[in-house]
This record gives sequence, structure tokens and C-alpha cells, in this order.
Amino acid sequence: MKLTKDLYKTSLGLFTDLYEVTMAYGYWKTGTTEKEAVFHLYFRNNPFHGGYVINCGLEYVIDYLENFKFEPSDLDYLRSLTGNDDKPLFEPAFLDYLQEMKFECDIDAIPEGTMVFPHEPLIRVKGPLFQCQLIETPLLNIINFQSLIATKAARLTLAAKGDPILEFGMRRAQGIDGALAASRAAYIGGCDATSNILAGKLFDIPVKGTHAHSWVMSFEDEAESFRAYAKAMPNNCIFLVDTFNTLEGVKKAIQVGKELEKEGYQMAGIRLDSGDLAYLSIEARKLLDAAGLKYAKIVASNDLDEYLIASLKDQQDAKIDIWGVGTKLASSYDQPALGGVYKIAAIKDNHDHWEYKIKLSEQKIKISNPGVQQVRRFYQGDQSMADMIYNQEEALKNNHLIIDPMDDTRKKRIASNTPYKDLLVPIFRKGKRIYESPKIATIRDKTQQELQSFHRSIKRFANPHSYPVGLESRLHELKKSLILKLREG
Ligand SMILES: Nc1ncnc2c1ncn2[C@@H]1O[C@H](COP(=O)(O)OP(=O)(O)OP(=O)(O)O)[C@@H](O)[C@H]1O
Ligand SMILES: O=P(O)(O)OC[C@H]1O[C@H](OP(=O)(O)OP(=O)(O)O)[C@H](O)[C@@H]1O
Ligand SMILES: O=C(O)c1cccnc1
Repeated sequence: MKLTKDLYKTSLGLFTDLYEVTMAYGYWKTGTTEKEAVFHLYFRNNPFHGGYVINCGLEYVIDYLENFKFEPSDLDYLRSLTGNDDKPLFEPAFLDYLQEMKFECDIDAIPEGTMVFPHEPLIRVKGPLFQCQLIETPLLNIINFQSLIATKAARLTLAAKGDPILEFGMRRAQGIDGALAASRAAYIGGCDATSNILAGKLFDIPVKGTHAHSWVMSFEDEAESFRAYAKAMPNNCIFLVDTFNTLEGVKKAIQVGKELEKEGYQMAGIRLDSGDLAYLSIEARKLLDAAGLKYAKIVASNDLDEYLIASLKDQQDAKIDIWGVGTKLASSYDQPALGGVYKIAAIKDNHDHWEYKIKLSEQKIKISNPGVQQVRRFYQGDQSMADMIYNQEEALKNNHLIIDPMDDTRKKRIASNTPYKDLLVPIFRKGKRIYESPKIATIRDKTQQELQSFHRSIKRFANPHSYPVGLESRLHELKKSLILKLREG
């Protein structure tokens, strides 16, 4: 069976919505397939009532695009599709065109692990109109999910204040690919390891685990079950102590821990999976310490999320060292989707000039931004200060004025000598990959550095401060003039 990364390395040409292919067909019929266009992938609202998103999924996108083609069997399938008159949906010559297609787009994207905000293009796609169109859905599928999970994981790590978090979500995740992608994104967001060993192998993520209640229940006696586990793997013992009575279970784990010491081993710890985790961790710690097992760690699990972890950390004397988090993380329990969208922002006219495009809406947040966009992040010392979305095709003024796309009375001036970084970097040029994804551990480190470089008010869970992101004044004017023109028209 081919899975995720391997699967993406073969053809996923049909992994898109039908309407992308019918539009591509329409472009072909009207002779506009090769017209140059620019699309941006962005989201409009932060998830979890939070103040940011951790950008994640680019390596999957790269894999997908490097292998973007239609195999003969894909074309056979398209050939079999019919319209409401039972005649073929697509002319054979179009299918030949798809077969010959070579990916030729320029892709610029914000690297994984970067903190990003509403309205900012995470990916910019420039190239033949029909190719830009065909890749819309897979790009959204990949980025929306992985960014959501990486953000959730980052929130967990902030709540845990540096304690390790183990991702245990596979059993509750959305299918095979959902679980694999969630493990990858959770690691990038800051988790320390996953229980999903295929994710460990595919993505080079540390794997860790304890044992289940079934292990204990398969023995007559709890102490005997711990002893048997210790005998099988003396170097990997975290005993799950709550099958019958937690504190009695701790005492039995201690007994076996002492026996392990005599064999020259140390038990790694115990896991609490029910009851009052604060109270039980305090009592368990006392018992472990009194027995001289100060080194034994206490792992807690049971429907944990960032709010419960923060609450347990606030219960000052709770003695939990490691957090096991499954369902609420891998399924993104409290927000099932990031609403990322992919919108056309410019198209070349017959004179090789950009014609800028926007989508109107009664809802201001849904009016798209025009231009060939780039994001510039400004810094004050090591702290991020504001982000400016600008049109790369226009010369910038020296003193930047950025304007909130949601409220044009909110403006911020940025001095000309302010240090900055442009966030979108070149990934593909004319369909050739020119970017090497960092190792996953490097991406994970980047997430932590990014979290450090933003003020804590942006990261708090309750009513976070909104980080300033604005349209550069000329882009703002361009958008305004396009809105007026369309409304008047
Ligand atoms: N001290 C605490 N403060 C806040 N929440 C806690 C605390 N201890 C446990 N919880 C959380 O309360 C929720 C319910 O815990 P509860 O004691 O009902 O577990 P449980 O239902 O007994 O466990 P199980 O049914 O798996 O045996 C869980 O999400 C758990 O993580
Ligand atoms: O609670 P989560 O954050 O999802 O973490 C994973 C859970 O999976 C296991 O439970 P199991 O499947 O045995 O069921 P349980 O919920 O009854 O403990 C484990 O004991 C954790 O409780
Ligand atoms: O290793 C564990 O303790 C584990 C793994 C998956 C789910 N719950 C717990």
C-alpha cells in the first residue's frame, strides 16, 4: 500500500475538485489556458479564537507539485465522465493536452513553522491560468489541515511551558492520511514525539509510548503485569497505574521499579489516565520520592487540551512532567477546519500588463486582495512589530504606511530604516523546484523561535491582541479603486 509521502510522489492529478477540471476545460476551449495568472492562498480568521497560525504543510505541497501530472488511467477515468446528455464531458483533444501538460508555475511560499496571520498569502502561484486553477483544492487541503494542527500543537506547548508533549492522536484522527499528517504537523507545532510509528518512519519524528489498560487486564494481578512488562523491556517502562485504583497502582509500579534498580535499570515513570490528575500526581510524586524513585517521571493523559493543561499547570502543586495528548489535538476537536481560501489576484492582458482582480462581497472580510503579493515583516530588536502585504509589481515608498484591510481608519506608519524580512521565498521557478525543505526538527525549532519573537499578548488564549497586518498604502488604494470601479460598473 502506498501512503501519504509515497502516494504524493506518484500522480495525484485527479486529487482535485471536478470543477477545477471543468474550468480548466473551459479555459482550453476559450483559448486562455496559457494566460498568465496569479493566485494566493490565505486564510481570513485565526482558529481557536487565537491570535495566530503556525504555517505548515509546504513540504507536502512540494511533493505533490513535483509529481503533478495525469497518468493514462487518470485520463481514462476523465474520458469516462459524461454530462447530462450522456455525452462525454471532455473532448479527447483536451485529454491529450492534459497528458502533455508539464507543470510550469512559479511558486513562492512562506516556510513552514512561520507564524502567519489573516489575509497574508501563504502561497503565491504564478503561471498558466489552467495550471494555477487545477492545483487549488489540493493546496488548500494540505495547508488548511496541517496549519490547523500545528497551531493547536503550538498552543499546547505554550500551555505546557516547556514540558514535553506526546501526541497520541492516531486512533481518533480522521483516517490514515489525517493521522499521518496530524502527527507531522503536531511535531512541527512543538510536540516532542508521536505514538504513530509510521509517521515516525516517514517523517523522522521521535516515537514514544507507554502501555494500555489491556496489558494490565490480561494478567491476574496488576503487579505481575508491571513485572512482566519490565522483564520484556526493562529500558522502556512507563507503567499505566489507573486500571483499578491509581495510588495502589503507583505502589505496585514502585515495587517493580525497585526490582528493576536491582537489575541495573531505572523505570522511566508512570502514567495517570483518569481521576483528578492534580491530586493523583501530587500523591504519586510523594510515594515515588519516598521510595527513592525521584527520577521516575509522571505522564498524564485523558482528554487533555491546552485549557486543561494550563489549568493543571496553574494548580501549582500538580506534579505532571509529561503530557499525552490525543483526540483534542489530532482531530482539532474544537475547530475542525481552517478556512483557507485560494483567490485569483491578477491576470496578464494581451499587452503583457497585469490586470488586477478582486472578488466583491457584502462581507468586508470576504473581499479579496489584488496584486502580486509579498509579505514584509518588520522587527523591533528581536520582536516582530507588524506585517505589510504589498504588491511586488509596484515600487515601494520609503516610509511605509500600512492600512488594516478590515478597517481603513486603522493605520500604522513604519519608519524607512526599520529592519525587515520578506516572508515569501521562491520554491518553484517555471515548474522546477529550487527550494530544499529543512529537516523536520529544524522546522520544529523555527516554530519555537517564531513563538518567542511575538509579544505574549498575541499568544494568550483569552481575547488575544491582534497583531498588526496591513495593506501597503498603494495596494490599499489599488483595492479601493477596484472596488469602486466594480460597484459603479
Ligand atoms: N485537577 C484537574 N483539573 C482540571 N481538570 C482535570 C483535573 N483532573 C482531571 N481533569 C480532567 O477532567 C476530565 C474528566 O476527568 P475524570 O476524572 O472524569 O476522568 P474519568 O472520566 O474518571 O476518566 P475515565 O473515564 O477515562 O476513567 C478529563 O478531561 C481530565 O483530563
Ligand atoms: O485522551 P486522549 O487525549 O485522546 O489521549 C489518548 C487516549 O487514548 C487512550 O485511551 P483509550 O483509547 O484506551 O480510551 P479512554 O479514552 O477510555 O482512555 C489513552 O489511554 C488516552 O487516554
Ligand atoms: O503510548 C501510549 O501511552 C498511548 C498511545 C496511544 C494512545 N494513548 C496512549
